[in-house]
Amino acid sequence: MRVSISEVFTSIEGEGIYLGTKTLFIRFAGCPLRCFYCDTPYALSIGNGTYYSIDEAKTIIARKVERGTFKANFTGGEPLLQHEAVRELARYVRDELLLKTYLESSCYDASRFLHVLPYIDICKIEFKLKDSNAIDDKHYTRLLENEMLCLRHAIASRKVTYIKVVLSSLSKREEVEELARMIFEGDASKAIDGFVLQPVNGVNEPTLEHMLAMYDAVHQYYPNVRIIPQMHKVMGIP
Ligand SMILES: Nc1nc2[nH]cc(C(=O)O)c2c(=O)[nH]1
Ligand code: SF4
Ligand SMILES: [Mg+2]
Repeated sequence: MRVSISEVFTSIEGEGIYLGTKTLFIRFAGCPLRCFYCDTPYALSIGNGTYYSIDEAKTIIARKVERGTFKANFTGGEPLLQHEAVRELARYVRDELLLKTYLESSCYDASRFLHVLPYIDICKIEFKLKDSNAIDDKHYTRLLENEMLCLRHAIASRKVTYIKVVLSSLSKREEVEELARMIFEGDASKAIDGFVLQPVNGVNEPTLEHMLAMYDAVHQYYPNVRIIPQMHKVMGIP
């Protein structure tokens, strides 16, 4: 088996509920989606990464781990595109390097997600809004179904599980409200460790008023909602 990796680097976690933690980023190349705000265009094509054997990838990762690292972030691109390799490398990072594993995924395929889940400690489940342009309208419902299934699987496996939704000036309040309603029906709110609304950076940035309306749309179902930008962009670091 070979794996295409875009980059491996240590930085400060710039997103989500573990913001500020020293993190080893393992960026897998390739993504089936096309969000208009994508900030890793160099990782969209699987052919743009460097191909390694699994043993070579393990060696590179082991060499890059620095003292005091809190977790390894398996990101991309879309890591589930190479789910077999991610499973093997996550197992290695967790069981042999003794680091927490964190999956950063658009959750486009719930069966691939289930395949890697046993070796993942922390799941960031991203829900793509329609204005992301991630996928054509015809396939949007299927994407949403997979995201929702991944969320259920992560909760059922008692992982640390949180939600991210990227907001732009084009995002619709009704859509976010309906999403929150679907996520929190039943008793899910106790099992979910966070809901982060992340404003886009650079293009179609939402106004304060717009962000607050989105906050309110989630808050009625989940009072611990947070609006958090990508802090690594603010800090000017990778
Ligand atoms: N500092 C930093 N934090 C991040 N959190 C998620 C990232 C990603 O690209 O998935 C990322 C990233 O690329 N850099
Ligand atoms: S899912 Fe992530 S990597 Fe893929 S296009 Fe969207 S932002 Fe870029
Ligand atoms: Mg990213």
